[in-house]
Amino acid sequence: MIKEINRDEKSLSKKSKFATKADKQIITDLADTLQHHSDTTVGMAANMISEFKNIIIVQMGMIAVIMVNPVIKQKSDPYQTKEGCLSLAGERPTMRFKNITVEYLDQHFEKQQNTFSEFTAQIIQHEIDHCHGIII
Ligand SMILES: CSCC[C@H](NC=O)C(=O)O
Repeated sequence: MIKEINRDEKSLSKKSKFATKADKQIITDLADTLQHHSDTTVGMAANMISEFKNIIIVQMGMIAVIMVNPVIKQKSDPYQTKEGCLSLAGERPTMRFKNITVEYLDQHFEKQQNTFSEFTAQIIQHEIDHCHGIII
């Protein structure tokens, strides 16, 4: 189901909690909501639809990849950039890493570990920050 976007910075600053298989509906709702905003948005975290669980979705070309309980295991090559967010107005400066290795559960709750770079890595870092209550 398409959900309303949470634009309240105070609630977006709350840390999300460990997700379980009981949270599968959040995955569906996050995917539906990202698709609805696909003209402006390349990734979302569950707290952007007011679900405070560690679930993110990241657009990678035609595919939207779900990551449950994502953790960055390795990172390299920091750089300074600017980002916007569907939940916020305008752009803000931030520091990102060009290459990251992420451990997560996929949409079937299978454990995965993958390395990402460039823009995909940037989106993942932005969304994992949301899980930690960090908004750009
Ligand atoms: C480059 S990172 C930007 C990601 C952002 N999604 C919001 O959480 C968006 O505007 O799509």
